[in-house]
Amino acid sequence: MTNTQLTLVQIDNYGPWTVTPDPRREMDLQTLQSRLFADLAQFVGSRDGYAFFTRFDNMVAVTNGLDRDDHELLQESIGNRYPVTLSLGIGADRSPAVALERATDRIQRAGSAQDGDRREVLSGETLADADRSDTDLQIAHFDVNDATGKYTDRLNEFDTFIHIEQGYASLMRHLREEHGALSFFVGGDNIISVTPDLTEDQYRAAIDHVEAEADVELKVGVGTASNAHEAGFAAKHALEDCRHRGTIVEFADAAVETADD
Ligand SMILES: Nc1nc2c(ncn2[C@@H]2O[C@H](COP(=O)(O)OP(=O)(O)OP(=O)(O)O)[C@@H](O)[C@H]2O)c(=O)[nH]1
Repeated sequence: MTNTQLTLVQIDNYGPWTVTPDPRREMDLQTLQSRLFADLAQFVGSRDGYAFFTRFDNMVAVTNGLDRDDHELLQESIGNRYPVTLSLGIGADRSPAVALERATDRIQRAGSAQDGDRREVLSGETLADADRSDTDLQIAHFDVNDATGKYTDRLNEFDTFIHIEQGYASLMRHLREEHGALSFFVGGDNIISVTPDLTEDQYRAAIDHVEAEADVELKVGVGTASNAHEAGFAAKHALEDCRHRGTIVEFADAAVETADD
């Protein structure tokens, strides 16, 4: 059974900080946010998790494999090196959306994102050691078919961006509403979804929905493993299978999941 552990990462009191004592230079804020995301991605990635930038002031990480000590170390390391601190809420569930609800609830109960007294909250339950090795999570890696030929080499960057973002918006809503899956744009024409155990037909229906609603054609590789890196890596191999076979949905088989890792 799949079981996803998610961590909501929220910068403490960031809104007020960005305008204290006066509004700060925008490119300095962008630099801070992207460096913070880079550090989060490296920290979580080195422990085989995945991190997504979402809105930068709030980020979401798949943290199967990270325990409470890992989370504490992340807070300490960021607190030592940045002018801001992080609060972390952790939740686990079969449904990624429910896991994130739980993680979010822990932080919201501790106070507002703009509460000057709420700092470095660490709350929630990580998967027990036994569950960690026994349970899997599913990652679906989506990609726009021939984005280079259809968009990048033909349209200006802004019009390309509109097409890609419309496809993303359509997919993220469909998977969230129909299945409680969470989808994140990760650059280029790629979207990574953290999903419950979905069937091939459910992925096909999602792809059909996006084509009908946003006129964007997708394909997807799906992987399942005990951590995000292995599941995502297997999903990338499955996406390569789509390319070679001309298919739009491929599941990684167990052999692929471990052979190349
Ligand atoms: N985050 C991420 N981005 C990728 C990955 N692979 C490709 N990209 C991005 O996607 C863009 C387009 O590359 P492709 O998806 O390979 O090209 P395409 O033209 O869509 O061709 P097909 O996918 O083969 O239909 C690249 O410029 C990258 O920005 C990946 O594994 N992860």
